[in-house]
Amino acid sequence: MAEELCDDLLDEILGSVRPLIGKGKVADYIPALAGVAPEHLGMAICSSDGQRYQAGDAGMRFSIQSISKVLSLSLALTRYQDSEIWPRVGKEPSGQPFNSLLQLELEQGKPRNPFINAGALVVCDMLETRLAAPRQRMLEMVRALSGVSDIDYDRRVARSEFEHSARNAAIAWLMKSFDNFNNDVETVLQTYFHYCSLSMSCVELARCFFYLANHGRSAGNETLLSSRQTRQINALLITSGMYDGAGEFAWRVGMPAKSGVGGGIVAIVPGELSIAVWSPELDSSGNSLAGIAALEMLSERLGRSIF
Ligand SMILES: NC(=O)CC[C@H](N)C(=O)O
Repeated sequence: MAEELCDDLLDEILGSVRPLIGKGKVADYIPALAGVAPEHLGMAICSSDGQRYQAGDAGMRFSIQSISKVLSLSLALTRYQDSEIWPRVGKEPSGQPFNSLLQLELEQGKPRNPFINAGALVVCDMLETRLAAPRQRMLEMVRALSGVSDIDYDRRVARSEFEHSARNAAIAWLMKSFDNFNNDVETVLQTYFHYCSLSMSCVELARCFFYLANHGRSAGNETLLSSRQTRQINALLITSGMYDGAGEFAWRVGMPAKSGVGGGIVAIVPGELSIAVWSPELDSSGNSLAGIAALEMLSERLGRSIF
């Protein structure tokens, strides 16, 4: 029997997964992320009946990292036709680590999907072409979706990533060699790292991503995407949002979701809930270990796997 959603349920779930802290590893390949305390744990939910739920460190901001790849794709979908986007980036799961170069060489510089680094870099390249100020535009979009006007980039995190950008730069240059990258590599990398450095709390993320649970309409009732585009993003999230852990995640949780190496995960119950969870320690695929466990419990207790 499915249970009712309430703050106490979220508290209980966080209590149950807390013992997992210590079993994962905080991302340290970006030095500015390595210093984050591993014991943070928070969760927030927006529901289509207007209710809000939260528990633990739900109000504390952290680096959203690859969760931003969903926002950049959404922004691109407002500026480009499908026929311009999908010849340059695929819709298939990669089965590879998020920053792998291997497949890209074998597949002539066309990334498997927009949620691995290569795919997000192509999307950022597209935004650079068509937006006058891509960094400012993203901030405006995120602030409007979340209803919070002081959301900002963490410039220390962005700088730290830029100083350790060898692999992402290699990915961008490889795509340039295949004519799938039009703008200056350094400029696009800076935009990409800024997007990754967005600093947001679970409460802000759940509200920001409500459009994916609400047929493309934001919590403030603005239309960002069509219901068709929203359905398509959720489909891509099921197959590719959790990198090479997507199959296991669909099995355990059964929700479209996107993770970031800051330890955040956004998960969607289409038509109903947008959920954000944060615990900084990651599993071997780069997904939040306790975050997945919390979503698994939530999905089971509410009976909300989409399968
Ligand atoms: N999975 C992630 O969150 C990776 C994002 C990170 N900024 C990178 O480019 O490596």
